[in-house]
Amino acid sequence: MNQEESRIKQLRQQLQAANEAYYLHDNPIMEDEVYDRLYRELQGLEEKYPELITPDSPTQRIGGEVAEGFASVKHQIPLYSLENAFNEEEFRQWAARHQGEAVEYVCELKIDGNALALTYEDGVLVRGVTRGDGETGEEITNNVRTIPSIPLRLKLNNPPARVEVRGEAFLPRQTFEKINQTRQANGESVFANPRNATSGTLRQFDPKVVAERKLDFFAYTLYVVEENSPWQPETQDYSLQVLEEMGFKVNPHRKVCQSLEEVEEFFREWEEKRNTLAYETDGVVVKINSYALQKRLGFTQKFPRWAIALKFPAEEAPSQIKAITVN
Ligand SMILES: NC(=O)c1c(N)nc(OC2CCCC2)nc1O[C@@H]1CCC[C@@H]1O
Repeated sequence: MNQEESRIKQLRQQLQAANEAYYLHDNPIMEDEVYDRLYRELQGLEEKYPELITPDSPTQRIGGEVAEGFASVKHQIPLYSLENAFNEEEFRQWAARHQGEAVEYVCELKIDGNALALTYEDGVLVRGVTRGDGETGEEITNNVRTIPSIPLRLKLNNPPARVEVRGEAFLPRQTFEKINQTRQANGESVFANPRNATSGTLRQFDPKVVAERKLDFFAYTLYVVEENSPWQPETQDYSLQVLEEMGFKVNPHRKVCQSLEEVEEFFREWEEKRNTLAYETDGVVVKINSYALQKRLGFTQKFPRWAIALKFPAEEAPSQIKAITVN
């Protein structure tokens, strides 16, 4: 490998480490101007040696041309939606369907964003698709590549041949407010909430616009397609750990619960604390931890039997006009 090639490799590693520290761990390790200088040096070397450009180079995030439209893609594995429980009784009824007590659960915050399906082949991101109707979504790979917390390459030395990752794309509240301020200043319509802003951004035809919005992403489902891979997870909790090892951002506020009481305690804790988070949540997702038991329980027409969303009570929408009682 000649001197330029090793310099290119070194720059990619430095820039990737800086991206991860900043976007995944919110803990910058490099001044912006240093990052920009290294980034420009890498761009210069890649212009000089285009044959050395790889799809996972940090310079390849803001890709191609403006799209004309998005192709429809059928999901290999559907993106299921969740049955909802609006109170403790409905939760207990759900739990009773699988002998509620003798089961280990994983509680995750339910991020109020847009679900995405990502496909990695030999560790490299090859496709990003919106949830759509759960069976078929829109192929938005160029837009997905601009999301800094989505790795272009898995951080594994010997990645499985094929990995499917699902998670929630979202906009932190502050980012959402800034986007609306800009739109208002430009005389454009404002987005109603972060979820709508996320959906509108993901379906932008111009990746440069998506890149400016700085979407974020929490991964929550890992499918390792080949059966006997050493990475094959057997529980949801282990999947979340592997997703972190692979270089994804995984929500830290999760808990393995040994009882329904522990689940309810987690729910009450986050019903209280949710407004301290930098992003919107609309509940807690409770999943049976064991994949063997998930497999045995299977799915109804619409939902997995092994998961449920405990919804937070809808907050008083500030815009709601209070009912005026005239006595
Ligand atoms: N929004 C979320 O944070 C979330 C989550 N933490 N975990 C899951 O698990 C999937 C897997 C089985 C059924 C749903 N789904 C989530 O969101 C779903 C995606 C589509 C509809 C819901 O928003």
